[in-house]
Amino acid sequence: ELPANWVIRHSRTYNKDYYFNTVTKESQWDAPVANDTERVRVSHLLVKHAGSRRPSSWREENITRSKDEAFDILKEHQRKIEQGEETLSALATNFSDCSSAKRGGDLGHFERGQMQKPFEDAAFALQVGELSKPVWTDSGVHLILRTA
Ligand SMILES: N=C(N)NCCC[C@H](NC(=O)[C@@H]1CCC/C1=C/[C@H](COP(=O)(O)O)NC=O)C(N)=O
Repeated sequence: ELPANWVIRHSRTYNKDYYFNTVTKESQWDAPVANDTERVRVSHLLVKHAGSRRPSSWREENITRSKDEAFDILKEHQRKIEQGEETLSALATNFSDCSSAKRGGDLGHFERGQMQKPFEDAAFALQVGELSKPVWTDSGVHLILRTA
């Protein structure tokens, strides 16, 4: 189906249909892409490092690990999840440096404009059930699982 506010119009000049957005008044020959999801729900596992915007968490008052160490830790979590040895939720509960660890990493639903851009772009590019590759934000390095 067409995304919101889009309608099909017929061009008599060219004798063919085109797409018209009744809000923006833009028109185009190609069908507008309907997969631009409005909001997503994700769980994530965050590993912070000394350069994180807030190098502290419920796990560790003063986080001093390097970016490389954080990346190695996250890659090991990623390996376990991808091999089915662990779930993201279980690992986030025990190891995520985000307060969402208390909820198995669940961040709830969010629209674009709420999370740091690299995180938002990665989350909106995932299919439901898909695990991201490591994603860097000012918070640290994340694994993201889209849940809805
Ligand atoms: N809307 C919801 N559920 N909460 C507000 C989220 C605000 C948002 N947060 C982030 O972008 C970081 C990266 C992705 C998740 C996230 C979680 C951060 C990571 O930890 P911190 O660097 O803050 O210590 N902890 C909470 O905010 C932001 N625009 O700063």
